[in-house]
Amino acid sequence: MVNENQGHKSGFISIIGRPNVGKSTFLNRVIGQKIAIMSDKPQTTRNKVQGVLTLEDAQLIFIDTPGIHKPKHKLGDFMMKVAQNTLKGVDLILFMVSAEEGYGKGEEFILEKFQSVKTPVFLIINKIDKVHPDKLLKIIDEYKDKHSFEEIVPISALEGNNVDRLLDQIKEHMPEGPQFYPADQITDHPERFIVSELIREKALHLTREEVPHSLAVVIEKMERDGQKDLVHVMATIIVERDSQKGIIIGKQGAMLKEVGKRARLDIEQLLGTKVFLELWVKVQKDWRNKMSQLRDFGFREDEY
Ligand SMILES: Nc1nc2c(ncn2[C@@H]2O[C@H](COP(=O)(O)OP(=O)(O)OP(=O)(O)O)[C@@H](O)[C@H]2O)c(=O)[nH]1
Repeated sequence: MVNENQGHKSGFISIIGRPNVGKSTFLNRVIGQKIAIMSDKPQTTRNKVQGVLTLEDAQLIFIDTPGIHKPKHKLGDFMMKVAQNTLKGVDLILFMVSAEEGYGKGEEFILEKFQSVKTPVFLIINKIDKVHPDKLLKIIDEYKDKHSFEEIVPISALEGNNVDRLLDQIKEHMPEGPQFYPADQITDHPERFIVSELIREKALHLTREEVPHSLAVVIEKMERDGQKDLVHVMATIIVERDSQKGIIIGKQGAMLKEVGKRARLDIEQLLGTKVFLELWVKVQKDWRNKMSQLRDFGFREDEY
């Protein structure tokens, strides 16, 4: 029998690192900003996929790993579990650190998690445009014995230095396999998920310090109105405290209006149609500690 995959490689890659080390910048550079939206698919396990890079002879599928950090509450525990399961199921882990910051507790904690999985790990030292080459050597020295890394690759995700070489190295480590996704598909986040993320992003961005990450967005409804040629989105922003509700709503609703306006513009661009966005705010005390509610909000353990 002829092996249809002969010569073609494909695999799943997880990018892990502390916040701000440049994971999104890297993904955007590799995949591009554009998000190809698929039809209204049910939200399944697939929302883990962050981006798909299709090359002539390979397909690299980047998987989202929920932030690894020390768990402080149930959501943290849950995320850790999900993250660790993700590590086991991928072909390669990219452990990204910033050349600007030294080895610290955060890195140590992540490295510990690698001990329990056999997946190969690349150490990616990002932001090399910010440091002198001498410092880079010191960083490599500091890390090289902490784990048996398959490769240590310095890059600048922002300026693109060495990114192509890294992609080649990733490709080399991929097993032979089929093209899982059509070539023009760069992400398979279902629409609803991206829409909720866009609203969450605007709300977090506009309220910054005042409303920490204790905020979830649930899409209650997303329907196309054929007659008016628009999509009606109804979403609820869930916060933990009354005070946070007040902040999100703002004086005479000004904040909520601004969140809605910004999110609507992005959603319109995403869907390529006019959008009527209806936003509600609800307080659900201590939601992060309530697993049953976590499930309602779309964090489904069995999907990972
Ligand atoms: N100078 C420089 N800055 C970079 C580089 N990569 C990322 N940055 C900057 O670092 C900041 C954080 O980058 P992100 O890509 O958002 O980092 P992240 O790891 O995705 O962060 P989280 O989403 O919080 O986990 C941004 O201001 C980027 O512009 C780089 O190679 N060089």
